[in-house]
Amino acid sequence: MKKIAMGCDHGGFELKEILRQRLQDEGYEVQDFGCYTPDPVEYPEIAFRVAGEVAAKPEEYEFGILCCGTGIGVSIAANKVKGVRAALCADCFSARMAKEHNNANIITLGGRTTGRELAWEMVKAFMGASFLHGIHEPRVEALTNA
Ligand SMILES: O=C(CO)[C@H](O)[C@H](O)[C@H](O)COP(=O)(O)O
Repeated sequence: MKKIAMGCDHGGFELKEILRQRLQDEGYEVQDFGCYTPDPVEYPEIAFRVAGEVAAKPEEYEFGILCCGTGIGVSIAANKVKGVRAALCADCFSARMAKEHNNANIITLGGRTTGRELAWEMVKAFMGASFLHGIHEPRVEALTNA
């Protein structure tokens, strides 16, 4: 598997650290774009960085994970980057659909809204799913070309 790009602000720091550790414990290679301490940082900066890397280097990154307090701020920021389909998820079904139907390349999560076990289950659901192509292909293409 290619690398997983991760990033967060202070609101998502603890969750990002937990997920990063678990992914690494399971043998995944993670590129951590910060933040690296719980000190306040500006989430657009980090979200743009991760989104830019994921969009520009699909041969290097399998997907990205962004965390902030709610997952909303990083999602809004990441989706401004062409080629990024960032999905804010709060349940495992949505996490699976984000990949199967939307071919999302970034999952965003809320460190202040989502328990760590649910977050981990969502990441696993996202990673375990594949884009279904077919009827979803032109829809995703339309998003990319917008
Ligand atoms: O962008 C957000 C809300 O949509 C994130 O949750 C941020 O983490 C949050 O706004 C940070 O808030 P803080 O008051 O600076 O801790």
